[in-house]
Amino acid sequence: MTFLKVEGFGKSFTISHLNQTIRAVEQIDFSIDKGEFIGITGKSGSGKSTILKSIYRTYLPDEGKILYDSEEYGLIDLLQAEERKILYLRKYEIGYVSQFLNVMPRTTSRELVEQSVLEMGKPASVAKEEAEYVLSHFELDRKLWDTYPNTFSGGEKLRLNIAMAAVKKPRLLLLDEPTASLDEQSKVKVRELIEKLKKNGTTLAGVFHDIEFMDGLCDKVFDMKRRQYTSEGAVI
Ligand SMILES: Nc1ncnc2c1ncn2[C@@H]1O[C@H](COP(=O)(O)OP(=O)(O)OP(=O)(O)O)[C@@H](O)[C@H]1O
Repeated sequence: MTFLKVEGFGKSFTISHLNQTIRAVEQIDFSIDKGEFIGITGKSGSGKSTILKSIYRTYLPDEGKILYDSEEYGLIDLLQAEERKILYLRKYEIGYVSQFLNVMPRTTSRELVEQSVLEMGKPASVAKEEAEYVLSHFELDRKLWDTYPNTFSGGEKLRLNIAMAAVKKPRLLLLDEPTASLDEQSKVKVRELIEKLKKNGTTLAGVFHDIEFMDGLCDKVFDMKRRQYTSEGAVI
């Protein structure tokens, strides 16, 4: 059964100071089955991030539907859903990770990960245990656990970002270039975690410039240029 279906999707951006409209993406159709991991490839500016941000509803597209089979709401069009439903889905069902860390100031990395668990209604003892597990898994240095992430390196921020999303074990995880500033060892950790999440039933959609990273990990690769799934997965 289809878990996520993108239908006739299109998005334009208005640049008000230039009085111009940019057609960022058009006529995109694809679907993802439950438990699949799909990669999205295409040249820079082809609209890969725009699609992920629209699924997460950071962007509101002007054409099409994004049908998602929610545990709580059943089949729901993410583009039409009420704000409160989107907030619920972000809390319990859909995660989004990019290379940028955007978090509450003066909050330690441990507290941030615990917060992700607490907002799902789990007790503090579970939050503590699960936070420590993911922070260790991503090898975030223990001395950074109780410090604020504003001074972290790019790779450290990213590992924290992934830990905050992964600890929720989301049903759908959107990965927007999450490995962009990571070294090889950290990429291996991300790969391990993706494999683990997948094994536990998480459905994933990701944008990666690193084709080697996608190799053998993605079930299908959607090519923005051809507007279809390809088996080769080459970046055009
Ligand atoms: N908030 C925005 N306001 C205006 N234009 C935008 C906005 N977000 C994206 N765009 C434009 O939409 C197009 C698609 O951008 P998007 O970031 O989705 O591409 P991408 O394929 O992810 O690119 P890259 O691989 O370089 O990250 C680009 O031309 C971009 O400039």
